[in-house]
Amino acid sequence: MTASVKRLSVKNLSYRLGQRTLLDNISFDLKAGECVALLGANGAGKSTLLKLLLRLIAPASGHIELAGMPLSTLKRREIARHIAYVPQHHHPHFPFTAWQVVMQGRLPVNGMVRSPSPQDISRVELAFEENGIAHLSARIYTDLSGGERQRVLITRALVQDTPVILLDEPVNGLDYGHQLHLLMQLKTLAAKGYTLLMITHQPEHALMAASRALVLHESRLIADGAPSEVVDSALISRIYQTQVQQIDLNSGHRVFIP
Ligand SMILES: Nc1ncnc2c1ncn2[C@@H]1O[C@H](COP(=O)(O)OP(=O)(O)OP(=O)(O)O)[C@@H](O)[C@H]1O
Repeated sequence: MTASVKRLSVKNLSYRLGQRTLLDNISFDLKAGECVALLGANGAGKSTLLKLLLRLIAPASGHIELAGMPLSTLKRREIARHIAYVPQHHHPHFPFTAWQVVMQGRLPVNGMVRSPSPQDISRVELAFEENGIAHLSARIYTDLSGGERQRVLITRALVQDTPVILLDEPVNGLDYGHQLHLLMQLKTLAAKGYTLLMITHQPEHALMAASRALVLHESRLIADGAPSEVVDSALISRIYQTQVQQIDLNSGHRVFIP
């Protein structure tokens, strides 16, 4: 996998709800090896954009290509072989264990087989170990804490073994240590050639983990570039309507102080 491989291509994408334009003429490409932070105030349209990329909803106009193919022509299973999704919330209707929830990530890989293959079982076992959640595997998913559930959903996305992973506020509910661990994990996955698109409300996380930042504001994509060039006090003031002081440390890190 090389960094020039285009995984997702979005051209002149617009989405409307009734009279309201939620996304207006958005264009960008996502390539192999990129970890992209998607920023924007509440209601800016970030989750809507992810839903369009997953074809859960259809655009008013514009075009999306996944691995060079028009998204609109792909079967759902083909999309699931290319894109995994970590939602903000997941509400199973049955008392599944964490193991069963993660195993659902293998469905697009093996189809509707009745029972998991030995390869599925070893893939899931490894993922539970690697993500430090082996102790949760037999627990009922809905009994878990918010942060524990989030770690299960991230593990489910990883066992899907897709080149693209979309994450809707993935650090939500995670404690400080697990937030940093996840951000470093995403960076490592990008270095291995995965394409990651993560919604975040924390500008520092874009600076820490992402190779690129996309910013939605008033229905439009107002910035697309290296986080160090895009995410600064002027952007924060513009999109969040709040003043912060920006401090650039000698180490190359940037912090914001209210
Ligand atoms: N099905 C729907 N019906 C009505 N309004 C909707 C629907 N889906 C989205 N919206 C509206 O569209 C706007 C964008 O929603 P979206 O969830 O994409 O925002 P977001 O940037 O992800 O916000 P947040 O940061 O709060 O999660 C919001 O004003 C939301 O209320």
